[in-house]
Amino acid sequence: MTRGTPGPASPAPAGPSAHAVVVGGGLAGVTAALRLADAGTRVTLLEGRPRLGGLAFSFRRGDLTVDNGQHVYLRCCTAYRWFLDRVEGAGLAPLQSRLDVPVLDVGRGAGPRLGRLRRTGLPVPLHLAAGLAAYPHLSLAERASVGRAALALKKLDPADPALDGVDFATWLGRHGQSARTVEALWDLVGVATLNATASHASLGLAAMVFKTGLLSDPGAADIGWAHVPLGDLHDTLAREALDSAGVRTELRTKVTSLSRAAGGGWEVGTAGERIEADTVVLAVPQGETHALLPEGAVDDPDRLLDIGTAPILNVHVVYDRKVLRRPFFAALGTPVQWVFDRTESSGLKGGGQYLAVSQSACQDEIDAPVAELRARYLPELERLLPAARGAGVRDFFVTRERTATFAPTPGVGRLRPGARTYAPGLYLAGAWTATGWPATMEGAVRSGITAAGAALRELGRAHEHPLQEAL
Ligand SMILES: Cc1cc2nc3c(=O)[nH]c(=O)nc-3n(C[C@H](O)[C@H](O)[C@H](O)COP(=O)(O)OP(=O)(O)OC[C@H]3O[C@@H](n4cnc5c(N)ncnc54)[C@H](O)[C@@H]3O)c2cc1C
Repeated sequence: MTRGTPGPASPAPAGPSAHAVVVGGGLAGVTAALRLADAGTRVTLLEGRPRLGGLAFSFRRGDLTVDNGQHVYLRCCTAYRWFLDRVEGAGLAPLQSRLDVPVLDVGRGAGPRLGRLRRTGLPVPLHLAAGLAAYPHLSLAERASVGRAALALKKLDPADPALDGVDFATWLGRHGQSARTVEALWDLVGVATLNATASHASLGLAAMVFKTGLLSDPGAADIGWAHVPLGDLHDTLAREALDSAGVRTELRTKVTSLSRAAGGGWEVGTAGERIEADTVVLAVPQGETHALLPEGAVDDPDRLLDIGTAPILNVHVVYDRKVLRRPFFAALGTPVQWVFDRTESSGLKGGGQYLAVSQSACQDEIDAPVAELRARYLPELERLLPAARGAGVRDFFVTRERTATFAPTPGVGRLRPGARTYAPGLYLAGAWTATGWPATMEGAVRSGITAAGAALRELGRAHEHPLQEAL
């Protein structure tokens, strides 16, 4: 039975010494902890793993520092950019000055053909017109049809619940998009941002991505990425920011229970201690949230288990020489999706080059043996990069994230809960909650800001929303 949207549940229980416990040290949890602490709350952050950063982290492999998967963000990701500023990491993850995506097509005979998705400084939607007109991977008629579909997309309201039930491919088909335009443009961008092809993506989420990224502001889709290991930002710098904000951070501390305390408030159970809290933010994935939620906290908690997940695979290749001049490119006519140069950020020494091949929505190959992936991807990289043909491969390895994101399937919108619960003082955060965004760093940070904001309101603490558009 639905009881409507949970609202502020009870009067603020706590005075100046209000204690908040945040469970989960991914981007959502770190954000919630920082926001709560910045507003004067005493905060404890509990993370089950030995590091912060959740799904966006780094690890050591010999002399290399490796990211579990290539991450990028866009200029329109105002919450993630706030996070980078807050942890003093913005300079380490710069944005392109102008959107410029090299797209190599090897599917049409004679050698790789380079196209670019670029913008100009003109106002929306003219900023993309010149780039689209010069995009060689679509015919003139296809380019014109893309322009018409983009204008139709601009009129959609991504928050309209009716859009959530429709798949993006059906909408694209209705708006004259051929299989080729879907492959060479809509899916090229959509698979990387939604982690699903158009036929498996909710129109609401697709409209959110394309409208915000391509049609809100000329610079909205300029791409940014970490020029250092992700762990430097999401673990090391995040930890420094938490420490200086006075947050008590406990790693290797898995929360096993959550219950009402006898005198009101909450009791958070770990293997070693029971922690009393006035406010709890659960910033863990949907399955873990379901396991910890007290009865009656949300409508039909089993719905959380209906939110599916989608995998991302990264294939890492260390060549004995430089084979790619650009920082990254996207590919067509090959199983390869996006390729990034990770040489400098990984600390690779000795003159070689380290490329990460990022494969989203990779349900078909997430469990493939390394030898099979090697036999598939090395020849494909040689097709795309002539310089790779004579190069030696010093290292080849694979990182697999089976539950990288929630699956953005049609209908997922009605399954995603908001930050508030019916239980006083208990809030939910995580990229999978109802942020309006697909599972991204932006969605995770937004959810943390929203959950902390709701908690602070209930605690009666003044705070300012950090995002410009909310002011
Ligand atoms: C390979 C890959 C590539 C990606 N690429 C991009 C990209 O290019 N751009 C982008 O914006 N996004 C990308 N994403 C998505 C992005 O990383 C996530 O959406 C975001 O990091 C999720 O953050 P979160 O805090 O919501 O959840 P999580 O990162 O899942 O954090 C939850 C945390 O809770 C902890 N936890 C769980 N249970 C407990 C418990 N009981 N007690 C204590 N702690 C617990 C977990 O250990 C974890 O640290 C990618 C993800 C992957 C995996």
